[in-house]
Amino acid sequence: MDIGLVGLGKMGGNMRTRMRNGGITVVGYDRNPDISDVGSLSELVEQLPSPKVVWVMVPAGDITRSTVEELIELLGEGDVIVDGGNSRWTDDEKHAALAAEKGIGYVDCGVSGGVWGLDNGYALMAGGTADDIAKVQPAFDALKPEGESGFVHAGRVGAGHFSKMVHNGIEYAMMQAYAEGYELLEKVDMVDNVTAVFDSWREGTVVRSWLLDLLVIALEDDPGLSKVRGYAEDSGEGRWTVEAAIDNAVPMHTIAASLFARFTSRQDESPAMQAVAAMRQQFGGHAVRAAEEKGIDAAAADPSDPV
Ligand SMILES: O=C(CO)[C@H](O)[C@H](O)COP(=O)(O)O
Repeated sequence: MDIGLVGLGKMGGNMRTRMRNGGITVVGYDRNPDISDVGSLSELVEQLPSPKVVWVMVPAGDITRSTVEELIELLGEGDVIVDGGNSRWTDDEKHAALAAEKGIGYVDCGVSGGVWGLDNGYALMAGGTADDIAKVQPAFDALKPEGESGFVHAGRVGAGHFSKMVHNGIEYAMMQAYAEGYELLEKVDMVDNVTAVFDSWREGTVVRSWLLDLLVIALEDDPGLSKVRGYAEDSGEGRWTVEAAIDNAVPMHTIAASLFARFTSRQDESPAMQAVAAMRQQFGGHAVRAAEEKGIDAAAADPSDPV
């Protein structure tokens, strides 16, 4: 099989290598000429035999949207576009409809595996028609992990990214749970070696997972995590998961809380807690901490505050 791959960054670059190792002929395009096989998107399209399959692996949002729209201009009847980024599933529905006007197929594919995917393979969640999926299947087979699992044709267009979105919501909550356990173990002078406790959980326990393995690697590299600030970005999928939960009246306590924990991580000061402290002072005469006292341990708070 021949495939065009647009975007050769951390994910796309490794995916090109893994597909080539799996016998796929890959023509890669990236705006960075040092890593690109061709000079333009149109050159990439020209080099592919029909039906042409082009996999887009660029950041979700405007860059993906403009790349897909450009490809719709360049491709024709029977060709297939695959969006492998972390796009919102509602974008897939719009892109598939636009592509269909020219008889171009559209597949959305959630990809999980990060920088480890080159060696371990990528878990793939695809959405689209059976015919379009079949045209991409050799590439899916080359990318997926060895073994039975790791690939699903999840449903119609959008189902792949919807599945990946929920996967990432779960990822947020799992990370948050490990992180809160880590903080408590570190805070209480009880265990001698927190990293060793996490490491011991990697086999036999009900909480073993790859995220746990990665936390242990991070703790072994930097015990106490002194090199990392407690600041976490988000790329959108956690928000979309919570939005979808609200739209469908699905209770989503843990994922929502883990999303909000990331927002908290970006604040130097909490306006909400300033307001709580101020109201508490107003109704009960409770002492407030002066702004200069920021960072003083909560355990040092005066327990004789008025009730
Ligand atoms: O899809 C991923 C992992 O599965 C990406 O690493 C993604 O960036 C993680 O989401 P966020 O940036 O919101 O933490």
